Amino acid sequence: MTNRSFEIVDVTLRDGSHSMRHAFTKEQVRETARGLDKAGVNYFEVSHGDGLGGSSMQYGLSKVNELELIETAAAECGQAKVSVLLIPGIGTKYDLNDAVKAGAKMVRIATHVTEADVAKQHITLARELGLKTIGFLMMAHMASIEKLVEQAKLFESYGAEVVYVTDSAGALLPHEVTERITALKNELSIEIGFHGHNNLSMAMANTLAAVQAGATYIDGSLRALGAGSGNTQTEVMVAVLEKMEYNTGVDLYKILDVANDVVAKYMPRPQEVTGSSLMMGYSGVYSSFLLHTEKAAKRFNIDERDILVELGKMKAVGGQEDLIYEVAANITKKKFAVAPKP
Ligand SMILES: CC[C@H](O)CC(=O)C(=O)O
Ligand SMILES: [Mn+2]
Repeated sequence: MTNRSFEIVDVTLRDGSHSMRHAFTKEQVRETARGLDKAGVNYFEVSHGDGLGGSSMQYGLSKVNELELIETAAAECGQAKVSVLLIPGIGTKYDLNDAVKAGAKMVRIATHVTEADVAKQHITLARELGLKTIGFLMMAHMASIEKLVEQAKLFESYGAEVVYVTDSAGALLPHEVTERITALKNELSIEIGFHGHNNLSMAMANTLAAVQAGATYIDGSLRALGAGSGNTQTEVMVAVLEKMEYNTGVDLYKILDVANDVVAKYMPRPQEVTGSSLMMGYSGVYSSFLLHTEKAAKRFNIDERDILVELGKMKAVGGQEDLIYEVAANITKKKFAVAPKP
C-alpha cells in the first residue's frame, strides 16, 4: 500500500523480550515475523530487550543468541525490514556489524534523554553501513522540552534520519506528548517518532497525541507485549488510526491474526496495569526494571512499590539495574533496624 500516513514500527520481538525474560525461541520469532510481514508492517525490531549485546547477568541472559533470532526473522521478510536496538556501552560497533550480516536493515541508537552525545560514532557507523538510522531518546519525561530539543538536534547533526521521544517509564500524559512532539517538529528537519508504555493506561492516548502533533514513526507491540504494562498495542493502534481515516498500510485482520493466534499463545502473562507497573508510570521508573524489582522484592520480602517509589526519587536510569537490589537491601535494613535508645 502506498502513501502511508506514518510508519508503524512493531517492537514485540524486542521490547517484548523484557516480558519474555529474554527467552524468545526461533519458532516464536519465525511465526511472529511472518505474521507482521504478511500484515504489511514495514519495520519490526528484533534484539535482546536491552538491545544488541544485552544478554548478560546484569540484564538477563538470552535463551537464544539474538543474531540467530535476527537471521530467523529476516528470512521471513518479503517487504518488511528488521530493525535492531543498540544502547552505546551495552552494544558495540562489532554487534552492529554482526546484526547487519544477520539481516538488519534499520537501527535505533538509544541513549538516556540527556546523553545523545554518546551516540555520535554509532550513528556515523550505522549510516556508513547503509542502515536506516534512528535516534531514540529514552526516559523523555526526565528532561525539559528545551533539553529534549537540544539533544534531538545532536542526533540530527550526527546523521539520524528520525528521532524518537521515548516514554520509557510510561510517565507522560497526552498534553506532555503534544508539547514535546510539537517542539521537535518546530525545531528539527528530520522525522519524529514516539514510543509509549502503558503504565498509566495512556499509551494509545499518547500515541494519538503524537500522531496529531506530527509524529511519523510510531511504535507498538502485539498484545502490548513489552516492559512494564507493555507498549501501545499494535493491532489497537491500527484499528483506531484507520477509524480516524489515517492510512496505516497494515491489514487489520492479518495483524489481529498474528496478535491472537501467535503472540497471545506464548505470552507468559497478559499485559496489565498492575500495582507495580502503575507505580512505574506514577514515579517515573524505567519499565524494564519491573521484573528485576519483582525478584528483589521477593528476595528481601518487601513491597515492590516501596522499591519503585525510591528508584523514582533517586531518578534511576537505564543501566542501573544493580541499584534495584541496593535499594531493596536498604529498605530491609531500615525496616528491621532497632530504633536508637533516646
Ligand atoms: C532497555 C532498553 C529499553 O527497553 C528501550 C525502550 O524500549 C524504552 O526505553 O522504552
Ligand atoms: Mn520500551
